[in-house]
Amino acid sequence: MAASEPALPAPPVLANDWALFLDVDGCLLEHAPTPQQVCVPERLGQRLCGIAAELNGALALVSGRSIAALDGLFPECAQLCVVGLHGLERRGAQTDRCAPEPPPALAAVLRESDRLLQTYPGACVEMSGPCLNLHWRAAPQAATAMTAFAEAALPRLSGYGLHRGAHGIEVRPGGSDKGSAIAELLQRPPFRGRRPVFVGDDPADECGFAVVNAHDGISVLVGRRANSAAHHGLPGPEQVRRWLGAQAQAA
Ligand SMILES: O=P(O)(O)OC[C@H]1O[C@H](O[C@H]2O[C@H](CO)[C@@H](O)[C@H](O)[C@H]2O)[C@H](O)[C@@H](O)[C@@H]1O
Repeated sequence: MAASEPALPAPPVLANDWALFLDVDGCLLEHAPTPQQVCVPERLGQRLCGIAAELNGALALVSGRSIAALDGLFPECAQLCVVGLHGLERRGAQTDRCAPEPPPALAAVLRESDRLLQTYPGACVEMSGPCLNLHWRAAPQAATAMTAFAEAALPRLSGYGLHRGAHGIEVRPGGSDKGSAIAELLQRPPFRGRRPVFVGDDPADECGFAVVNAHDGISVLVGRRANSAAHHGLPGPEQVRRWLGAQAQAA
């Protein structure tokens, strides 16, 4: 987070004509050292279901995680529309989409990544369908080796791209992102004809901001970043949950 960036204005209060798209990690939930260690506040899932009902179903989680992982975090939300793996998979809005099968070479890359885990305790490798995420949030000293490993693996994975983050690198198939996933949902009931609102925190969310801005929607950056396309901002997940009415106001 670039704390020196000026704070963006807070988003307006929730309205019933919105189509609400919510990122998960770093937006609804505080980041944790590893993907498995995130905490889901009590009643958050329930509140998301309540908002979805108020919006006639027009609420979707839009995440880099798999739908299976999201269902594990939000078991109450099995009826909600969910976009997983940056748009490679989707449940809801009348048609489901399944992620492509992982190519055989990915299994070999996963096996080879084991040596990184031996060398860098705390580093973590997450395989989600056809996507491989190398995380070093809990082992910053692994950043260079994990980046080099992903770069070396890429030529073996046809149609794949690298997505670099501050605490990890992801190797995943091309062809979809959060922006295209949101644009597609906006063509379908129950989202069609509503004002799109997208809340997200990381650089992979910028394409979602661009799509909602192009539809006269509301883009909300969580945290601060230079050159974000978002027009509104909230400081962190706690404030996002408060804005959603999923957390009591601080005294
Ligand atoms: O699109 P999102 O919902 O923001 O998901 C993006 C990635 O989130 C998870 O990784 C991130 O959060 C972890 C828990 O806080 C953190 O340990 C890691 O450093 C972050 O990159 C998830 O594990 C990934 O699969 C998602 O792509």
